[in-house]
Amino acid sequence: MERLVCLKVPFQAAPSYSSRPRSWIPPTQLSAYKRNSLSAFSVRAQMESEEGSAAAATSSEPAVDALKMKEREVGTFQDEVAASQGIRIRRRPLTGPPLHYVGPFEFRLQNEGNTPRNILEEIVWNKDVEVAQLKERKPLIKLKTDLANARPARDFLGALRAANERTGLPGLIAEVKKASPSRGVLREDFDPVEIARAYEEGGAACVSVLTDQKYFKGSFENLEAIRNAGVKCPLLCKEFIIDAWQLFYARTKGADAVLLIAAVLPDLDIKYMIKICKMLGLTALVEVHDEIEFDRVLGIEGIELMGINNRNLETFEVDISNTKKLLEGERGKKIRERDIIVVGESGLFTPDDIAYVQEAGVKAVLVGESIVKQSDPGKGISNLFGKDISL
Ligand SMILES: O=P(O)(O)OC[C@@H](O)[C@@H](O)c1c[nH]c2ccccc12
Repeated sequence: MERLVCLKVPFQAAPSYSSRPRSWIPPTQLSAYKRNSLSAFSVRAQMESEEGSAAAATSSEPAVDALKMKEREVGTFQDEVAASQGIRIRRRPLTGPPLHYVGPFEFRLQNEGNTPRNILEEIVWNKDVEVAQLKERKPLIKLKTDLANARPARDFLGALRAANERTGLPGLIAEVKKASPSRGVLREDFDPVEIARAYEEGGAACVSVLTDQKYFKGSFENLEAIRNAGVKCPLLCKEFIIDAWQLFYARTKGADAVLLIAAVLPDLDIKYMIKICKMLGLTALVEVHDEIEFDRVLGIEGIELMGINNRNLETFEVDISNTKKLLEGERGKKIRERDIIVVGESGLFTPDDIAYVQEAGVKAVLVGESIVKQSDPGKGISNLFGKDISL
């Protein structure tokens, strides 16, 4: 539990941050710093503990302005780090559009800054607000108490390997998915526990549960309910993770694995989150969509499970040849050398699709739409594989 201290460091270190060179703070800590010092309330709290409440009461406004300015700079810097790694998704600006200072003039670039440029960016910006609110209700210290009572995590990776060996087919991560921004509502009569049970009986190795409410009509209650209903398959918390706090939260809600999206997270955040996952017993499924993300993730030590999403989360285009393309040649060779399990994700509907991604080199698949839509999702699994894989 010693590592938990990392999460507190930015908050404690914040007052002296401004005297340090910008490059000193890793992006993860910047983001934690940024979020921890979000509200004027917490800014004031820092000042009070630093300077005493009387001094804070008299000098709060200029100091708050200065901190807001610094936060804006920090946010911009964080996006710069991300952009240098080819990440297009920007984090939500703290307070409206950033101002650009040029000499004595101050102006705002049209539509740059506070308008999300695509759906993934919109989801992530929304998540930023959501997580900040959840964190206020359940600070890490409370989560740690819940964590002590949580049942141990199950072996997600082991379940996928075992299924692959047992059936000779890719291990199935079956997704409990009510809706998506690209497909709308997939199933009206949606009982998450019943669906998860049908998946398990139908031979799924693991179950993925969407927890994002706003865009996917999912919830953490669904995750908890499935876990408490006695479903034995390890559970993936399908969430947009942008803050290490969410890893703790997911674990307390019964997750055995979490999704980390490389299109959203800079390398240092992925590394840091993988360490926390290991500490919590969570398996990290690190998702990529293109060559740049693939190569970035391959450069990270300790990767065991990588997902190749056939859906572009910025445009929603689906193309299952993406899995094949990314696993060809040197990249596929490296995956085999490092014994990384690759999951083919999205857009898989038929036994031919499964055979195609298996041929490309995946040992697991993540499937939602094609099976969740069937009146009997267990039967949906045998249709997908062309045979009963529960035996
Ligand atoms: O319903 P499909 O096309 O079978 O896709 C499932 C899964 O791959 C998809 O839900 C998914 C993959 N990565 C994601 C990241 C966020 C949200 C959703 C996803």
